[in-house]
Amino acid sequence: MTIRVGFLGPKATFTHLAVKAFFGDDVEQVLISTIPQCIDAVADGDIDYAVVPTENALEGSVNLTFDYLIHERPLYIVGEIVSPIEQHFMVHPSRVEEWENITRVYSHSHAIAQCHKFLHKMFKHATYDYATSTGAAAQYVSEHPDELVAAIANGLAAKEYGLKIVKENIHDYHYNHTRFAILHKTTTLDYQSKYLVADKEKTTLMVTLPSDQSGALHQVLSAFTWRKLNLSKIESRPMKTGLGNYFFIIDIDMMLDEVLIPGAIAELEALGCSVKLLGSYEAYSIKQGSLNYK
Ligand SMILES: O=C(O)C(=O)Cc1ccccc1
Repeated sequence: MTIRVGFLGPKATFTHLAVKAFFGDDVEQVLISTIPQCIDAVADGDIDYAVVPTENALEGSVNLTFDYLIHERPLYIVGEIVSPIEQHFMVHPSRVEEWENITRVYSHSHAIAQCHKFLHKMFKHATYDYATSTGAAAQYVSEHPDELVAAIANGLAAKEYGLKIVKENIHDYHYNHTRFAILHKTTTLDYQSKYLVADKEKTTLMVTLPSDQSGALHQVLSAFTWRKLNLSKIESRPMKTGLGNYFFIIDIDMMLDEVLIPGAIAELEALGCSVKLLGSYEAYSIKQGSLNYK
């Protein structure tokens, strides 16, 4: 039976590129227009896996993804894809001559944030509007030749929607990457990529501290430290139960084992924390320049 993989569409989003790089044409691609709808579709059994952006190297976590996953529909992270991101500035072909007079810039919030320096220098007075994805922004620009609007998106989007790239590589920093999570109802990914090789193993936990206990975070960290469990990320997110209540997302640099991570979890629970396993999985990276835009 064909595996159904849903992701943030329309065609030619960065998520679509990540899905193509990892799954090739081995799966049925299901284009979904928002991140919460991707998560719902897995939880409801309409698709087998969803691929969603989770973290941007410059801006930090994609809050919408984590918040929806944690507060609304619990799923597991069963894999991670890290992709280099190149942002281009594109307009309708009929607007090429006057691209410097654009009054409105449209894209995903992270794409706009990744190009801040360029936008500040060139389009300080433009209006910035957030689209659900870079692909959706490119599609909008192609359908509105009457407007002085530009999209920020990738090279495939320019091709797919017939736009002209008037400025290439407008992202601020050369090392611009985004992390995508593969989400599933159970803890394991039932698919072996023929296209990418895993280069890391990770376990992600969600830890809620006992309220108002001094030194609690220090104790949490020490449960990992003395076991020599290397953490690659720790991030606090609001509980949404009132100001000042937080939980932590913690990434450990190894797969769930039988001793060390269960030991750390038991120690955290003994301290009064609640701990939830968000996933234990392999991470794959897409090499710079290897994304083919065909
Ligand atoms: O909008 C897209 O193309 C996405 O897939 C989300 C995103 C946006 C900006 C950088 C990386 C991923």
